[in-house]
Amino acid sequence: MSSATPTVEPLSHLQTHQTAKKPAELATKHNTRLLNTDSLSREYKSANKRLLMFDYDGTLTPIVKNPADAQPTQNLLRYLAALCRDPSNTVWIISGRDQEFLQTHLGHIERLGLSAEHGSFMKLAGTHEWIDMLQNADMSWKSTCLKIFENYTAQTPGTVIEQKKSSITWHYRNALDQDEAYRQSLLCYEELKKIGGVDILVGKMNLEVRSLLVNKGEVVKRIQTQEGPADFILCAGDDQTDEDMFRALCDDKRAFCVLVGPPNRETLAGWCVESSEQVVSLLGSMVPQVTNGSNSSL
Ligand SMILES: O=P(O)(O)OC[C@H]1O[C@H](O[C@H]2O[C@H](CO)[C@@H](O)[C@H](O)[C@H]2O)[C@H](O)[C@@H](O)[C@@H]1O
Repeated sequence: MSSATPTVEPLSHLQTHQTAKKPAELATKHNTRLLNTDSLSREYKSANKRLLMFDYDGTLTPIVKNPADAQPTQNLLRYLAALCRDPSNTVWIISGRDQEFLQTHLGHIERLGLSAEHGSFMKLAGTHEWIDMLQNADMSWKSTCLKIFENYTAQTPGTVIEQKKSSITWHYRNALDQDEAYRQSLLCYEELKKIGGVDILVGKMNLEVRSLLVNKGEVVKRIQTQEGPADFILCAGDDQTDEDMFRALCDDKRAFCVLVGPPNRETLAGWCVESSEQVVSLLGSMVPQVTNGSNSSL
């Protein structure tokens, strides 16, 4: 990230939006190649300007029952900090999480760019202020959405609502009756559709509603505009919302788009790894090691 004054504009003036597609519409491949770390390593080493973008939940940390428990490991923090110290790298976390969570757990890492709530808030690499990308945007849908989620929470024991500033998530991972919770989620989805003017995301045992003005693909495009061309791009994610990032990069031959998931999952990513642990070790392998007084990476 350049140290010049950031030029990112809020989004509320936008007339057109790109809507995240449902999984069925994303299908291009059913047998995604396992990530070739040798090839990635070669490209990484030979690049002079690199852009690294990571989703958080399910990509840098495993999916766990309680969202508050999905905290970064010490290794992950160390690797991210080291990657950010390399002036050839620009590193971003692009997440559905809110600012508070990202700031608390990752905000201390120098030069790490953070995007919260699918691009509703951004903290540019090398800066300390968060930018509200949706200032002045219409948020009147939130109260209707909240009422719908409250009804489903009351009817479905064990489910909870996570309220964020510009998105709301209904979690049913810990529902007492899982089958019933799934059935309720289908009904809830149909009711949410009636709100109009919002994106409804089917996440990992959650339903999430957010403004149509934001998605992670637009975040990727903004970062690329801000940073200029990179000669190595790595983008990793595990969820439906991450497909928007892959879509934004799918014509770029320099980009390694990596799904954290099985090879038979429908995705726009060209590569896959099985687990978030593998992503973290990949980051570890990219960090320069001090060996016999000399630095080597990968
Ligand atoms: O864009 P992400 O960084 O992947 O965030 C997506 C949502 O992740 C969180 O929920 C998911 O992860 C939890 C922790 O593993 C899990 O308990 C939950 O069932 C998952 O749906 C987070 O709570 C949401 O706010 C994010 O939007």
